[in-house]
Amino acid sequence: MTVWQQGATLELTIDSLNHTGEGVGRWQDRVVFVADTVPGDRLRVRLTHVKRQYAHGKVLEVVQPSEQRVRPSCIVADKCGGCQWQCVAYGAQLAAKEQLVKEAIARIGHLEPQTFLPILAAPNPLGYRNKVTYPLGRRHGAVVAGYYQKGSHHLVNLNQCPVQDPRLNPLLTVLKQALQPWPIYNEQTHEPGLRHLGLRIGQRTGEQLITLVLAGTLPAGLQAEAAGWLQQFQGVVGVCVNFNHQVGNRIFGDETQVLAGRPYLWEEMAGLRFQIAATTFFQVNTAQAEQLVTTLREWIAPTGHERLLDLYCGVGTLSLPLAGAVAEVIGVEVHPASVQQAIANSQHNGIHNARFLCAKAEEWLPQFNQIVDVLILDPPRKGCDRPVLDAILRNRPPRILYVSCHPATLARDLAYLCATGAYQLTKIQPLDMFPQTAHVETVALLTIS
Ligand SMILES: C[S@@+](CC[C@H](N)C(=O)[O-])C[C@H]1O[C@@H](n2cnc3c(N)ncnc32)[C@H](O)[C@@H]1O
Repeated sequence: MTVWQQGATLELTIDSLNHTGEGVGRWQDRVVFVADTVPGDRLRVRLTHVKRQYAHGKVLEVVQPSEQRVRPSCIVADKCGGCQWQCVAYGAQLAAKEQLVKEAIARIGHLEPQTFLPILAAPNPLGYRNKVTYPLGRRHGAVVAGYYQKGSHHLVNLNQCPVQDPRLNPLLTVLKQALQPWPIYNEQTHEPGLRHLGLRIGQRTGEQLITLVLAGTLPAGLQAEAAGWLQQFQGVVGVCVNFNHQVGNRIFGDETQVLAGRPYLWEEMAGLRFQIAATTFFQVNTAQAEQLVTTLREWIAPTGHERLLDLYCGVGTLSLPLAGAVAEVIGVEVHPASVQQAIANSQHNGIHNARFLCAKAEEWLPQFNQIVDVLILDPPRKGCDRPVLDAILRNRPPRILYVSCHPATLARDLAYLCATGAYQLTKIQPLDMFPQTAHVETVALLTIS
């Protein structure tokens, strides 16, 4: 007889995938979460962490593989914490993401959209990432770079990564060699040194930017080495160093310095050129960022008279492509370098009806009492702070387009905005910005009731 306790083995079938990427199966009336599994898999599982109603398990044997199980395109897929769904067929990934958004809206938001649109698939389920930031370490004297192993701080050393733009693969291997003589940060002792390697590419221009994140002072000679990389690698337009002396998981510090070339690259998206620097936010999948802008444009259907407010605007990715079709754009963003680039981007693209302000949305919006016709919200994963939502309920812009990378906080915020009856949830559009992972982007349209 199987006992519900740690170490017990049992057989079950995976029914679905959850928001952390684990497969979800049932044993009697209890739930078991198992990583690296696929809906339809029949598995023998060992229970690892056991609670009364649920447990986590580890695969001992795939008794009968699901028809949706595929061979991962990555040789370290079972170890690397970067992707969760390399073994899941792309169609099944899309179905799972759609379901995750539906469930969050229903269970957390207690809402039912008038229209729930099918997820927009990525044209590029591999090789899509235009930006990667790898922690660095040293193992047996050699520099290692990669993502952390699932659930740990152990680096899985990578020489290539199938989800990053393939043009970044040669840079990763050669730079690991080139960094060999330089001090590498020690996470345990906090000994100073290089702690992250950032690579960015303008997917439409081919321009590449290398960023080294450093704890401590700039080692003599590193600048000359960086100048050499500019000559050595075709496509590299700049090498930067970002100083982060803080202990903890935050990747970038506040100060960035150019070591060679320029501090930004150019990318093309939705008919515009965007300047993107080492630490500024830009959607990691250029093709899908474009689909996102297309969705916003279709939903807004601008007449040329709108005042559009873009809260959490970054470098203006979502609103600048719409500026030519509306009367005015106002963008608000907390990161000074992003605001500078949003301004530079509007000037470079000949846009004269957009202005960008550096402020915290939760401090700025409650002071802003002007009429807005369309509000774009694209906050970080934690969603909008309460003062932002309260200010929206006071100002009541007739249309809100909420862009989110976290269905749970999206559902929570939509529920708050709809609770008073001020707004109704008109449309939901999931979009796959991050293939091979459990992450999903969603656009929601709220209209005034
Ligand atoms: C998900 S990104 C979206 C950026 C942009 N809309 C885009 O699509 O590229 C969220 C942005 O919000 C900014 N941010 C974070 N907290 C903020 C706050 N309290 N007030 C204003 N902006 C904030 C971040 O710096 C980041 O640029």
